[in-house]
Amino acid sequence: MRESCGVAAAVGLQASTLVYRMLRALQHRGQESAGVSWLDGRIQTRKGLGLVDRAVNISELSAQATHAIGHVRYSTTGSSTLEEAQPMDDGTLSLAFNGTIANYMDLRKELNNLLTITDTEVILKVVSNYLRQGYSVEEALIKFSEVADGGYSLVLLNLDGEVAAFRDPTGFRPLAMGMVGETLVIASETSAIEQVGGTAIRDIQPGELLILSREGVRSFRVRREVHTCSFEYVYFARPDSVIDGVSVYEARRKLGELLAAYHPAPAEVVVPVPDSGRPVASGYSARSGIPLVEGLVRLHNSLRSFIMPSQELRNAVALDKFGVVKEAIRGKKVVLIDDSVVRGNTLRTLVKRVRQAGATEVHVRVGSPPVTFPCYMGVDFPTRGELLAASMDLNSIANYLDVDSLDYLTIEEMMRGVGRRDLCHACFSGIYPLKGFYPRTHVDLTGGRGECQA
Ligand SMILES: O=P(O)(O)OC[C@H]1O[C@H](OP(=O)(O)OP(=O)(O)O)[C@H](O)[C@@H]1O
Ligand SMILES: NC(=O)CC[C@H](N)C(=O)O
Ligand code: SF4
Ligand SMILES: [Mg+2]
Repeated sequence: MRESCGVAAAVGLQASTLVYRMLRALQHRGQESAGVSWLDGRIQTRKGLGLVDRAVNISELSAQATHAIGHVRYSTTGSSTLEEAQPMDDGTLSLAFNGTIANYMDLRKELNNLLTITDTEVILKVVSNYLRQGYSVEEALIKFSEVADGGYSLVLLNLDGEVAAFRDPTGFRPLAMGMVGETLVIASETSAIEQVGGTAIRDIQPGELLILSREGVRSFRVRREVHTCSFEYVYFARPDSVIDGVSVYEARRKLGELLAAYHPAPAEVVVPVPDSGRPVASGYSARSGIPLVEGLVRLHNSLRSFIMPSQELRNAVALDKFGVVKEAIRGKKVVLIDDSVVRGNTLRTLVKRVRQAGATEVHVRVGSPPVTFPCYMGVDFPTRGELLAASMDLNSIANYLDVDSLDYLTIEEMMRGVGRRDLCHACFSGIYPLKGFYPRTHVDLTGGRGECQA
């Protein structure tokens, strides 16, 4: 699956280099393209394909600019081209956006001269149309929130030296604010702020819009109904991030503890599937008393398989991503712990290799419920057809993965593990906290990329 993008912004000294460094710390949220925009009388944008280091040449960034925003992308709409990379800038505004606008195809019908098929360009046009009609940035963004459905955490830079940061009223995606010295910063995750030597001050609240300028910060609120993405806790976010006061690491540990308590496995060793499965496995081991062994090694230069833009690439990454420590596994009954199973690419590959390494039994326990429904709020499982659990029951999946036993957490257990009840669980339950009704129509948000059919 593909993860949610990452956004960052800074107002103050070294704004563009701080944004660049925060993007590197958010690389796990998007690995297709990256970019930085800053203000130096006009809006300048540098972006490219690939990881941050490759996409943006740090020596081209302005050392003087005091206003900057940036983005790492994994596409949920459109495709993986340079034109669709972010930030998207029209000369007066630059936008970096994490999420998906579920009704963007409808909004698109009202707009002219679009150059891409992304939801991002639709946001940019809608907001700049409101600005042209004389609305202020805050009014334009609040009006946008009234017509938009879906999940969005976004940052926006304008020519007046204002940076807006907006977390949608449902709070699907995280967004935090902090300080690095005297510079105000915004990032998708608290860990990115801390990574660059800053202090994460607080989450931007669901439905909260901040306008940052040299004069300080203004905050506006729109009516909210919170359903933060449970998948951020399960897989997406870094374990050293804290979202809405809940530590991602502690949530994953607890998911593992509940998995051990309610879904035990007759194993002699617990083997984490790196990377995101690791805290879950450590919780599982602690609760079950079964020792944890690092039987799988994740290659240092590997990418995240879920966030690759095609099935071919996802498979290739899953195949090349791991080494197997035979000495830790040989002759043992193994329980593999992963945070999630989406298409089954990772586990199908790994079960085979763990058996080849001499495991006598291979059990699998998963720190989330079966993913059975598409997401329209910023994570790329756009159609049911590609989701393993959408068409197979537990036994069929166990056969497909060739495991001795398989089990998942329930939705109730997942919410207990995270310690929040105000979570979105639509991809597990089919209950969508959206204004409109998209699921049954299986709208194709890939804009015809066509790799996955409902
Ligand atoms: O069932 P699948 O379709 O294979 O998808 C699920 C896998 O993808 C994710 O890992 P990913 O490789 O993206 O990143 P990670 O290294 O952070 O775990 C997730 O942690 C699972 O391991
Ligand atoms: N993962 C994301 O947040 C994607 C942002 C936006 N929908 C895009 O496709 O570029
Ligand atoms: S459907 Fe799943 S991935 Fe999408 S926002 Fe809800 S919990 Fe997150
Ligand atoms: Mg993984």
